[in-house]
Amino acid sequence: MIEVQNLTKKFDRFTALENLNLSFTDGKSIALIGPNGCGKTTLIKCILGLNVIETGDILVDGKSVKDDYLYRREIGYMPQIGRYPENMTIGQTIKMIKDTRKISETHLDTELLESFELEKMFEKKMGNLSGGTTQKVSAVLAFMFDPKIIILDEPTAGLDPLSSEILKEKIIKEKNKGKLIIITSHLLSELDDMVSEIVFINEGKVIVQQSVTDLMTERKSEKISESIVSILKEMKNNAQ
Ligand SMILES: Nc1ncnc2c1ncn2[C@@H]1O[C@H](COP(=O)(O)OP(=O)(O)OP(=O)(O)O)[C@@H](O)[C@H]1O
Repeated sequence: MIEVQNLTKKFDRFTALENLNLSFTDGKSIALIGPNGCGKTTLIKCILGLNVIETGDILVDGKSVKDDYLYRREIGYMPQIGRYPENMTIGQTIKMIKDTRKISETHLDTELLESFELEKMFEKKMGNLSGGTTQKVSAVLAFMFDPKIIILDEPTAGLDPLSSEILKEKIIKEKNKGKLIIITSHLLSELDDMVSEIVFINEGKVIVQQSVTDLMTERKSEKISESIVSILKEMKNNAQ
């Protein structure tokens, strides 16, 4: 479980997140939605301890992210753009991360590795990979250590349709096992099958946190994209 409490994140005088209060429970799949620059990645980085928190707090399974870094072992993270040592091969990169995590082979989740058929490409250097293949390596690593929480930043951006489908099915499978999944995406149409809750952020503020079922009922729509358009129209009308 993740609880975001009165979180404000500033970069110098710019306020990227303003007084966020959110609660993400296990077994839920949450979509973080909002325009470019609204603060989605900033929030994810605060959860991961990659951004320093000065105001407010984030609790992961009851423990503040400010206390120590051990909680990160429970989180699998797929970044928007994965950065890896360019001269290492895919095989060496995966082995290096496996070695640092010290988890026995029998406890590793290699399902995505097999579905993406990455083993065939183990000798390729990370620096020479296509964007989509780098994304596949990031996805494999996010799920490999069977974490309780999985955070995916634009997971299907750059993936071909078949690979996107493989990843979506994996996300649904892990959610159904009771894991907490957080996804950011601009591709609203692909979220319908995957997410149970949405958090809509605009200019660093939470505009809506709602279950997909409630959202659909309230907005009288059958798709997340239609509901979001309705929220945006409402925001525009209120601003006029
Ligand atoms: N390290 C930083 N220093 C200064 N400003 C930053 C930093 N990181 C993020 N920002 C700013 O904070 C705001 C939120 O950025 P963030 O990357 O969280 O947006 P986002 O919602 O993930 O956008 P996108 O949909 O484009 O990925 C932006 O205005 C960005 O320029």
